[in-house]
Amino acid sequence: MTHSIEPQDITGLILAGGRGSRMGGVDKGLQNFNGIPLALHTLMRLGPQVETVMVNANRNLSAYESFGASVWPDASADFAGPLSGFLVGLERAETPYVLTVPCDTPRLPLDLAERLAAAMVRENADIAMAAAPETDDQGQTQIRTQPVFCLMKIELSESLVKFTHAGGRKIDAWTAQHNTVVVAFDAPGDDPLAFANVNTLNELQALENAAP
Ligand SMILES: Nc1nc2c(ncn2[C@@H]2O[C@H](COP(=O)(O)OP(=O)(O)OP(=O)(O)O)[C@@H](O)[C@H]2O)c(=O)[nH]1
Ligand SMILES: [Mg+2]
Repeated sequence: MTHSIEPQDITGLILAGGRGSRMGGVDKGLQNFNGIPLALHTLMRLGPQVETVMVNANRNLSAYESFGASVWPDASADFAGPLSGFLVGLERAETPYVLTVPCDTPRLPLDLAERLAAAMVRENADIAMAAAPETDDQGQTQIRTQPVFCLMKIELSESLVKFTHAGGRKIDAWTAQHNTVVVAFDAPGDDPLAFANVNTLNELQALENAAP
């Protein structure tokens, strides 16, 4: 049976639940990028690609609510990593698919959902994960997976509960248990900074000043 996954089948989930420790412990999603909070940038880019957007945050919930999204904190207060956010999304979503993105990648692709969804259908996969070229300190460029950019079926929530309850924290270790397709965003015309994320204030300023 051929089918497709349309925007209305997908809940976008912005992951903003981290500690922001490399930025001095600030709430990273609320830091301004070109005058607009990072998470709002993310919302503006992700929103048109999906039916609805939720935010996973653990601080300043009303600030995130003011962006017009529903906001959910982690179930436990121990900052167990991004998979805690995945779980919130899989449990709260009312669509068959959830697409996670982090709050700190303001140039994320405008065709992220479309390309992940197409690959998921084509490969009959349960999870579609992005990958993108990354240049290391030696100037070597390699395609690396971007595990926080993940489209998945909500039926996986039970599996994720089991994995995290057993102490699992690594996204790749969990996705490896399922039929996962990796989608490279390295076509001609793809923004080489689409997956550039900001962990420090220096990185934030550098990306603000990067060519569009
Ligand atoms: N829900 C939730 N999300 C998290 C947690 N830790 C990290 N994240 C999210 O996962 C994504 C990637 O994390 P990082 O880039 O390391 O962000 P961070 O953890 O806030 O920053 P550092 O403290 O500097 O590592 C970000 O979107 C974070 O908001 C957590 O404990 N719970
Ligand atoms: Mg972190």
